[in-house]
Amino acid sequence: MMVLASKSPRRKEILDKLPVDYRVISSDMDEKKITADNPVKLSKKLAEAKGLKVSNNSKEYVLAADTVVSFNGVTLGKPTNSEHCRDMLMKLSANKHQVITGVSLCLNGDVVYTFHVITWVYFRPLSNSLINWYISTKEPFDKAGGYGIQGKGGVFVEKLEGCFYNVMGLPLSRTAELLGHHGLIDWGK
Ligand SMILES: Cc1cn([C@H]2C[C@H](O)[C@@H](COP(=O)(O)OP(=O)(O)OP(=O)(O)O)O2)c(=O)[nH]c1=O
Repeated sequence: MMVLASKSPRRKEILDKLPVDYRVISSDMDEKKITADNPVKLSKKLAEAKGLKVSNNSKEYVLAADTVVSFNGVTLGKPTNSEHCRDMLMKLSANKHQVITGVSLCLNGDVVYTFHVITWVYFRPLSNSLINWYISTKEPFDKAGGYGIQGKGGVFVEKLEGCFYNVMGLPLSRTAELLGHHGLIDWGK
């Protein structure tokens, strides 16, 4: 059996699309302790740290991921309050940004493989009333960049280039490829 090291309900929902036998153990890591000089490195370092933390106490393969939003090379994490969220959404308004998810597979306290996937997301111009309404739904607060493309935040998105599931927290096809390579997926005959 494999372990998904994540408290994110979205990652579980995405992994449930694959024929993989797994259970969930949250890594509960303090993400602020980890830094990197660019968003791609940060997403991979965080994914590895989450995976290793759980893998140190497990004999099974451990899958972990981290999603960051990068706007003009600056990392946007989860908004801490309404003002922070408003600032983020105003930056993203009428602009394009990258959503980067780092994914790491660990075994016996070592990293087996880590990769990242980038999706470009293009936002429509957002009015103040739209942003206020969105903040009032409370949807943004546990999400990188302050929005959820799979939820009401989908209203912001004009188009995207790349994997939709990557924006939601786990790039489905690349993850399937990785797990298949390590014999963790059973597609049947
Ligand atoms: C941009 C965007 C992010 N997100 C979410 C995915 C991630 O769950 C979250 C980014 O935070 P993460 O730190 O990647 O993950 P997490 O804290 O939710 O879960 P864990 O560390 O236990 O695995 O933002 C969306 O759900 N939709 C979106 O459109």
